[in-house]
Amino acid sequence: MAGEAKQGIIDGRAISKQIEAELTEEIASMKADDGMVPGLATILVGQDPASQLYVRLKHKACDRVGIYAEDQKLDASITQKELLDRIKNLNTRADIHGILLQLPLPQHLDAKKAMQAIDPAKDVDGFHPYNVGNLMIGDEGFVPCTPAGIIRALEYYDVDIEGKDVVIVGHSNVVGKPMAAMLLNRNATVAVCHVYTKDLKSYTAGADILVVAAGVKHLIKEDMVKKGAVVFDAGITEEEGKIYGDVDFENVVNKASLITPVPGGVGPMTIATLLTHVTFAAKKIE
Ligand SMILES: Nc1nc2c(c(=O)[nH]1)N[C@@H](CN(C=O)c1ccc(C(=O)N[C@@H](CCC(=O)O)C(=O)O)cc1)CN2
Repeated sequence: MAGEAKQGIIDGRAISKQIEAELTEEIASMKADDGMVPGLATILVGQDPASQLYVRLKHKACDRVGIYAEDQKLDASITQKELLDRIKNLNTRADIHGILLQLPLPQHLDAKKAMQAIDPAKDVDGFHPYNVGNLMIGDEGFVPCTPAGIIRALEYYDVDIEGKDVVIVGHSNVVGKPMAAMLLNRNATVAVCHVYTKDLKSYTAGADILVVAAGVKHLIKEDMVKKGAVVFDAGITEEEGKIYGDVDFENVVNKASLITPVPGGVGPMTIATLLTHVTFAAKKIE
């Protein structure tokens, strides 16, 4: 099935279904062989509705493949020390192989310090400086799930990366920066644009592969995309119960050779990658 693009639309749900089917088998045999059940603990601080939804989606996906998932919900008023203590406790638990701190955190909490408290061997989000450093030198262990999902989709559709002109819009630690490192590791020529970029279109219009993660509804219009480009949209904006990507899909779809929709593109791939990481973390200690 690899390499078969369905009308130029990258079906993130279909690819993640296939990944889930493979993981379900793998986890069943881990269980049968030595009773190993991969375990994920998610930490959600506060009541942000989008974060609540994403954590719910992650737990449902864990249930589908046989990963034990524990939901640690913390009050928005929690102190930094309480959060760090919670993480340190999870670091010591043998039944928990992956720890995920859902972002963003309330403003009074220091996300960087919290990430540093996670045992790098349980850092299934790939945000710990140890794992980020390894990514930068080309050793991809735990890497952030969204860019890893995008690489997986590129592989699935047999898109060559080497020598391609890639433009990334957005320079977050969650998507833009790790995406740039992963593409450089595969010998693409990479430009990273962001809110201070002077002439965005002059970059995007030359991209063979365009990855957009800016969080700005329909930022990328048809005239900003090269004919035949491969376009990944990692943006999500919710307005009146409807969700929109960063790419004006309806118009850009006619120009791109491959494109992800929102919803149903990058999001499901992010979650499937997380499941892969938790399973990998459990296998490493088997
Ligand atoms: N600890 C982390 N926090 C955050 C991450 C992350 O990778 N790790 N990424 C984003 C949000 N995110 C995962 O947490 C995420 C966002 C969206 C989806 C998804 O499947 N979206 C669906 C649509 C869902 C809807 O709104 O109805 C889709 O695109 O089809 C999954 C994960 C920030 N925080």
